[in-house]
Amino acid sequence: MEILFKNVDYIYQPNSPFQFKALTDVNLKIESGSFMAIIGKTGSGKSTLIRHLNGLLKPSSGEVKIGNLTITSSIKESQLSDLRRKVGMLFQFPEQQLFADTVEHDIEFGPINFGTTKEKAKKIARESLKKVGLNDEFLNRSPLELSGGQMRRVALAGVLAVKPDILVLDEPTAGLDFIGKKEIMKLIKKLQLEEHTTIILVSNSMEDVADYAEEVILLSKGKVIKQASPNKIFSNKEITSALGIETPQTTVLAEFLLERGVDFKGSLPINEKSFNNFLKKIFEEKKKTRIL
Ligand SMILES: Nc1ncnc2c1ncn2[C@@H]1O[C@H](COP(=O)(O)OP(=O)(O)OP(=O)(O)O)[C@@H](O)[C@H]1O
Repeated sequence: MEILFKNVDYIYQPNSPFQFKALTDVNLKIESGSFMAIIGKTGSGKSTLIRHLNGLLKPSSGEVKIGNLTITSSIKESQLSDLRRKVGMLFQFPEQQLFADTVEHDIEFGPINFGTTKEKAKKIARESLKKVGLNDEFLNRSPLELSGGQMRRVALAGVLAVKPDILVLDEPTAGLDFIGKKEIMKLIKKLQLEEHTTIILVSNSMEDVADYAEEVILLSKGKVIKQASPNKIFSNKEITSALGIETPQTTVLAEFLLERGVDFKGSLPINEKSFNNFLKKIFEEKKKTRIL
């Protein structure tokens, strides 16, 4: 399902002393099956924007189109139930929302809520758990006795159980260790590649954005500053430094080496893969000069 924002404004607490315009004239397009990252400093409007994707917030003006559904300020709640099944949301620290006595009951909650039979929900729970890399032994465990990374996976399984077309993730790796982060990100990428789920990732980890996203939306003060590939965004120093956006650590390290006289003529590496190529090239260059 394609996502379109057309001239979207969002105002919190309108006509009150606390009125605040959090989104201003947002226009964007997210292709079906793509992996989009949304970045921007704290308070730039990322959460406000993603809450429009399942109708939790409705535009104050303008419209949001998701597939065939057009969301405007006047849409009725009853028109949003189908959308809520199609758009899965994983908020920050989702493990805090695990509430059932067992992992199985937690994952089954969504499908049953959307009208699936208990028997079918049981089957879906197993499948979803498998998708997040956990085996059946976890089904009868209490979510409370799992590790942080396992809880995060169970929360993700709960979202996947309703088979969303679009998966929206708000800081899915926050608070996890290095390995845990990598595992969750790989899982999300796999969902995009194998199930063609559209992935929308809000992240403060520029490494995750550079390694996994195909396109980036850069927000500042409620406005879309740029929508482009991670390469274009992170190599645009004017934009990143003006907006206080960190560059991925691989880019910082490459810049450090270049400033110290390393000979390299290609574009700056922004992720793990391009950094490995960068290292390979500078070592090859070094070897050549030694032979001469
Ligand atoms: N309920 C509210 N009432 C008034 N203003 C709000 C409300 N919720 C958010 N805001 C304001 O809207 C702006 C955008 O907030 P939002 O949470 O979308 O930003 P964000 O980019 O997600 O920030 P963070 O990275 O800190 O999560 C902020 O200035 C915030 O203070």
